Amino acid sequence: MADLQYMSGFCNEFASEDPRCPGALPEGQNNPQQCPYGLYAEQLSGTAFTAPRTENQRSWLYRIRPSVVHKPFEAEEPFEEGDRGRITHDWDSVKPNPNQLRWNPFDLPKSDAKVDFVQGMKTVCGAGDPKARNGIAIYIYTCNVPMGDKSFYTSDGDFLIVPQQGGLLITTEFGRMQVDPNEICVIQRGIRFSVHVDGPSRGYVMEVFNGHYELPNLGPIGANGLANPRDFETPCAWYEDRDVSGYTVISKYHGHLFAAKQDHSPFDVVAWHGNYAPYKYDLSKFMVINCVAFDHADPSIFTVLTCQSNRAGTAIADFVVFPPRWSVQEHTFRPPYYHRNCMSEFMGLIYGNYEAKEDGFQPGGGSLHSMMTPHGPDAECFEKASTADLKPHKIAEGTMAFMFESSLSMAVTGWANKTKVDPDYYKCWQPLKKHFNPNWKPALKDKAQKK
Ligand SMILES: O=C(O)Cc1cc(O)ccc1O
Ligand SMILES: [Fe+2]
Repeated sequence: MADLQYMSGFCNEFASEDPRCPGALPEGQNNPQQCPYGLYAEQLSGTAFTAPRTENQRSWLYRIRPSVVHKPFEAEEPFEEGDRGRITHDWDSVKPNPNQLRWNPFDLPKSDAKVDFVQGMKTVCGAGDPKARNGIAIYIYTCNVPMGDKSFYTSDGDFLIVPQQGGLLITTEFGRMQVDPNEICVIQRGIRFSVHVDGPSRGYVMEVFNGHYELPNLGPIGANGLANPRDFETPCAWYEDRDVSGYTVISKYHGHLFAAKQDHSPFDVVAWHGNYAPYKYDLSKFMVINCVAFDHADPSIFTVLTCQSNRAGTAIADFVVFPPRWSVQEHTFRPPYYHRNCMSEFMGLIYGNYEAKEDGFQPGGGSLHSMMTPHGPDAECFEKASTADLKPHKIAEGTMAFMFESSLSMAVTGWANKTKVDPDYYKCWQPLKKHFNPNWKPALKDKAQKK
C-alpha cells in the first residue's frame, strides 16, 4: 500500500508540494514568467471567476505539461454490444415508473471479464440536464480491474463516490487517496482520476450538475457536530513523470463518453494550491445527533453533505447516512414513519441491514421511492416496533445505510428498470393490517405517559 498523505479540513485554502520538489509552488504570485522546476501553471476553476468570495473555488496546478497536450476527443465505443446508453442522461426514452423500486445487489463482473471503474459504471436514475447545469445522476459501478493507463473526468458535475465492496485507490491530479467501504469521496467537475481496485468492487455514485457539495448548516445544533470539517481529508500533491504511448483520457461530456489519447500520464502535478480539490471522509467519524425524548426526528439530522438549490433549505442533493446510534425515545414508534415526500429518495446499503426493512434490502442493492410515492416500514417492522419494549437500544450496529435525497423528480433508466429489480417489493407492505377500533379509549398508561 502506498504511503498516502492527506491534509485535514473542508474546502480549505490548501497548499501542497510533492516532497521530491521543495519550492515547486511559486512564491507570492500564481504566474511567474518561469515557474520553479520548469513547470507549467494551470488554473482549474470550480466556480465563475466572479462568484462571491465565500463560494469562490479554484486551484492552481503546477505541472510537467499543461492538460491541453492531448489528441482530439473521439466518441467512445460502447464497452459491449448493446451496452450503449449504460451512462446516460436521457430520461425520456423510457416510460416513467412511479412504483416503489428495490434492486437486489447489482452483479459484480464475472471472474473471466475484465471491467474497470469507468466501464462498469451505469446510470440508475436521475433528472435534469448537464447542458443547463441543473440536475443529478445516480450510478452504480461494479468493476474488478484497475483502470491502468486511463483516466476519467466528468465535465458535467461533481462526483460523490460511495464504495460498498472493495477499496478504491484513486490517483487524482491533486494526489492519491485510498477510499474504503464506509468512507466516501468527492471528486469535482474536471478533475482527472484513475481508479485502482484489487478485486471485485461495487459502489454508488451521485453526480450533481450544478453547485458543489457543502456541509449543511447546523442551526441550533451549534458550532460542532454531524460531519466535522477537520475530518475531511484532501490528498497531498503527488506526481509521476511517465511517458506512455497511448495514454487515454476519458471525458464525460453532456452525458456521453469521449476518449482522447496523449503520450504521458496526466498525474504530473508537482504542486498545487487552492480550495478546489478532491476529498474523502470516513463515515464512522460522523457525530450523530438523535432524538432523546419522544418522536422520530426527520432524517435530515443525519446529513453529511448537501448540494443546495436556489430555494432556501431545498437540496438538489443531500447525502444522508443512518449510522449506529442509540434509540431511546419514549412512547414513540421508533422506526421511520410512513411517508410521502416532495423529494425523491434513493437508498443504498454499505453493510448490515436497514431498520425499516430488515429483509430484502441488501448491501450493494438499492431502492427508490420517487416523488410522492408512499413508503415506510414493512409489515414485520411495524408489528414489532408497535409493541417493542422501549428500553434504550443500540440500533444499526454493524450497519450503514445511506440516502441520496433530491428535490428533483428522478427518472429510472432502461437498464435499471430491467436489472435486478425485485418484483415482490410491494408485497412487504401488503400484510399491514387494519388496526382501527372505533371504540378505542385511551388506556390509563397512555394518559400517564403524556403527562
Ligand atoms: O426509509 C426512508 O424512507 C428514509 C427515511 C428515514 C427516516 O428516518 C425518516 C424518513 C425517511 O424518509
Ligand atoms: Fe422516506
